[in-house]
Amino acid sequence: MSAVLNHKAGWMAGAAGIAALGIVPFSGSPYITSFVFTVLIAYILAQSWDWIAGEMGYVNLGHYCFYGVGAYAFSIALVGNWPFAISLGVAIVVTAMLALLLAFPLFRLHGDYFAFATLALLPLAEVLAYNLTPITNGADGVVLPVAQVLQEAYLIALAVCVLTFVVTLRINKARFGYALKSIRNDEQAAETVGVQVAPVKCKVLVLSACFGAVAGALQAWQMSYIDPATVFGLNVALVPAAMVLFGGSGLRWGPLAGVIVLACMQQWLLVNIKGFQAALYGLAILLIGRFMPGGILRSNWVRKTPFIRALGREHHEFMGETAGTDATQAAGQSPLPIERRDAAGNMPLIELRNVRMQFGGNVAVNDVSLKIQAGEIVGLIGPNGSGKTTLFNCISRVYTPTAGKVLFAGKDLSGLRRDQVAQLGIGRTYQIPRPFGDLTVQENIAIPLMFGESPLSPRDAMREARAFVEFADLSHRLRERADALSVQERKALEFARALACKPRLLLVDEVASGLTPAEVKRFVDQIRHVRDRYGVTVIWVEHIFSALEQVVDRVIALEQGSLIADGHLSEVVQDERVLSGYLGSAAKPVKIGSPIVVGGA
Ligand SMILES: Nc1ncnc2c1ncn2[C@@H]1O[C@H](COP(=O)(O)OP(=O)(O)OP(=O)(O)O)[C@@H](O)[C@H]1O
Repeated sequence: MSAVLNHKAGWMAGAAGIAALGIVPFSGSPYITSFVFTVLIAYILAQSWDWIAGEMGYVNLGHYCFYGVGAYAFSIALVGNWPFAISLGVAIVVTAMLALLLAFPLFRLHGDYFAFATLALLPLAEVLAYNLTPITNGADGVVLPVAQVLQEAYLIALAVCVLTFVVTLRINKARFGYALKSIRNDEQAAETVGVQVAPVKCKVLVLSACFGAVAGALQAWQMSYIDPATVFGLNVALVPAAMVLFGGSGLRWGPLAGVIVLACMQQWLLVNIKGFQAALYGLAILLIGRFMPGGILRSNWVRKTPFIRALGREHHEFMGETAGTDATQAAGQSPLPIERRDAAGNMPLIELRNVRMQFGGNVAVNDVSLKIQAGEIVGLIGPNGSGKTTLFNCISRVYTPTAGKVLFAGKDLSGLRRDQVAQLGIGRTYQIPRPFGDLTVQENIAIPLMFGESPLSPRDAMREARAFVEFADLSHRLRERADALSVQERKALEFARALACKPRLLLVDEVASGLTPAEVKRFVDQIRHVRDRYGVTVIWVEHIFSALEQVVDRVIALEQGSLIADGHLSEVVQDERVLSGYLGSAAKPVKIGSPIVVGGA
């Protein structure tokens, strides 16, 4: 009830704020109007920048390039006597096309390399603007027909700001937003649960560029003049980033708070402190970075202050609120919504033909051939570094094998992407769990359901996720961030997330290591249950033979990348090559049945 009231009060406060801003241009003060106009433009820029940084985790230092291209395209069209709306449309289309073109080379890069490459866009665009004189008028810039458009530009900027905020809210709840968040947390894990990352990255860059272009066009319209240095200068490159980081990146209100506080501070310093205003402005940013590293909205005093504390709420806190009813409804052992798919004829579910994976001179997997029938549980053993995880990576297309073929239900996986392999029905866990740390347990499991073979809406995915959460015995942690879980809980979560891919083949990588015997037993029972009840085929990499012994139909042993044994566990552990691989040449036969851990972790 109180959440509903808060929600209503929030919308009413928002509507009142927009109405108040709407009357500013009629206040008779061009100074205030142009100041607020600058803030509105800065918000559009900062928030659209944060769709890439805060939501997807990529720092784009070239956002101003889209602002500048938008400003130029709009101005050139307007000078060519095209109407305002068409000129704005031209600016959006030209910038969107540029962003699409840039997405391909830029998104081949990650982390710092991506940031530096985007920073290079600005000097590049500046040089082009100076030298493509017949189009851009070079250093003289473009002079627009003189007109008093402050009021109109202001009202349009206000409308675009509202749209920007609405898009931000939509992104937060949409599948697209979940794709962005999964990429931010772990791009590879996102792909292996079915998220096709390339189009998502392109879309968000184009979306962000279009809003940047509108901001540039409106600013150019209002100023009646642009030149290369003002729209592409390196000195502006960090402005959106500074504003967002100042307020709180990834928070709904973070960019707006950063823009307002920094713009007001800058204006105050400009009026009151002559000479040192730039230095003091820089110092303030430095101090905020030092003492409030997540931005002012994440600071303790904001989180403790009534009325404004809601502004600093993180995404998972909003999700916690909406998950409330779901959590209380989850009771009893509901069956997992996985359709049982039994074997078709005698064809193996997974077949490897001479699969080889080489890293330079290091042959991690050496011409491995094997067949696994549907419904089998197969243990994969071998000493540390023998190539077990690499073999999993070859099957799930994390690596493209150097040679050989992987066939899944008769289909050659060569050329498929990781997300396509996940959608075909291959789920996996990682040796060191890789949950989406800043998303809730429920969201972690909902993501594969949103991007599976039959994609669900976020709402349905969240509902369906409850059965998997319950299966993992994490109902009491439903609304908590995954990075708050213990190692054992993370393993349980990742196992459930892999199951939420509704796999026909489940690749389980050392899920039992570091667990108590009771916890190991639980995993053993779960693996047996998903095979018996849902027909899921399992390959389990494990060093704990006593765990494997309870559930596997057979084991396959690797040594230095080569397959050296394939058979019943009791036979394989007596094999001399297996023993010497694990324990050295003087090894004695291993007695299974005791809780021994052979080999590594
Ligand atoms: N991306 C990579 N680049 C270079 N070498 C790699 C890469 N991935 C794996 N290797 C090498 O391949 C070999 C096999 O490693 P892998 O992780 O598959 O072994 P493992 O059997 O899973 O070991 P563990 O039991 O310790 O997990 C090792 O020598 C490892 O260093």
